[in-house]
Amino acid sequence: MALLMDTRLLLRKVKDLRCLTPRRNRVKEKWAVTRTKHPPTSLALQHFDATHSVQLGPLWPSVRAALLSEKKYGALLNNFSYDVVLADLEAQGCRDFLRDADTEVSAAQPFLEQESEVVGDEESSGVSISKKSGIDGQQLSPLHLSPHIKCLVFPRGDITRFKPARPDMCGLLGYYLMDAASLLPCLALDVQEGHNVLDLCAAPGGKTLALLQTQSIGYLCVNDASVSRTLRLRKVLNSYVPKPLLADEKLRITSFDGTIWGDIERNTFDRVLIDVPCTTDRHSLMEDDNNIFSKSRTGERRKLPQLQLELLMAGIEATCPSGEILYSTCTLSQIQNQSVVEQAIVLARENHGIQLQVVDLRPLTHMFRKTFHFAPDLHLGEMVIPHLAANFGPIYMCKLRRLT
Ligand SMILES: C[S@@+](CC[C@H](N)C(=O)[O-])C[C@H]1O[C@@H](n2cnc3c(N)ncnc32)[C@H](O)[C@@H]1O
Repeated sequence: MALLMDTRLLLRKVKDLRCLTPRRNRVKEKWAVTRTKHPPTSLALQHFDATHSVQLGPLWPSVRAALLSEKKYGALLNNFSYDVVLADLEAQGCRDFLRDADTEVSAAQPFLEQESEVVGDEESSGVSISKKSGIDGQQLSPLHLSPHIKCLVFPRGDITRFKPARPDMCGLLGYYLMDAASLLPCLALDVQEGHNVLDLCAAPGGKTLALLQTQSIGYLCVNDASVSRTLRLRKVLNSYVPKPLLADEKLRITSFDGTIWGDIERNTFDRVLIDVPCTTDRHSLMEDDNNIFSKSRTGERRKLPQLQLELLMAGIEATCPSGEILYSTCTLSQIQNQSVVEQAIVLARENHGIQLQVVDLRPLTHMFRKTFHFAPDLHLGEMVIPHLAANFGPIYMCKLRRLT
């Protein structure tokens, strides 16, 4: 009985309290209404339905279904860890998709015989950009994959989740979970022994870690404009890489605005990775927090293609002649992908006298066609599109070589 009285008293107190704070509650209710009406995730879906459906045509409904479903991860093995996790993961049914790659040269051969393609408006810009390097009389060299990079995935259609990695006796984690398609830009960058490499937009560090796994980099510059995200990147590196490999003579971590990199260091790097900020399509459809489609970030979203172009231009300037640049995003948007690269090629020539050649990535897509779904007939670059049986991506990538 006493308990009943106590409960009644408590309820009355709560009621009184509500009366004392009507304004706050009204605000909360109003908020709740706005939130359910236009959450950023539904604004993103509306936007993608309008734009991606035009770009992808009949492919869009299946890509859309995959984007709205749980994404698939890959486990990037950490060569620096003492724990031997490969056998354990294989016993769970995973396989290293790099070792499973189709390396038959004969199947890739037809790509060498393609006709030249022109990208961009020749009339207005006087620019002729051939998409495929083989077309310019250049032989397509076979891809050399670093034997040190291993990334395990569950088979097609298997949506088993990985367990979180555990620290070894030195505190280093055995694997890093990432979208397996994110590894492709790192493989396409084709880092060779002793190369000087710049990762211009690096946080939280998945691709940096993959680049370090190759164990061939001479010197690595890692940059991200966001100080808080750079801190996350440092944490990732400390959790996976032994301290001596993070020493100043091997690695530099900075938090500069990448758009000004061309003013800081020109004609310097053998390889530059420019993994730009974008509409992060999958995240934008799944998470209302920190969503680029929220009303307060409309201006930032509209400026993305300009920022991407400036970052790519800075990366091109930072690359040495004959060096290579890899531009990547995790959006399906043509405006943030092919259009940015097209404009950069024109600007590099007209404003800086830099001639660029687009490198053919079809040997790479051919190699990994059993693991990923690639967009067909892209006029510039290659793109992994999400698929319910292989729910990786989206990842767009385009590789450029500096001729001058
Ligand atoms: C797609 S994320 C990079 C992901 C990273 N490469 C990885 O694999 O983990 C894009 C990054 O660009 C950074 N960024 C945004 N504007 C930048 C700028 N002006 N200069 C350099 N980095 C920038 C963001 O902070 C964000 O971390």
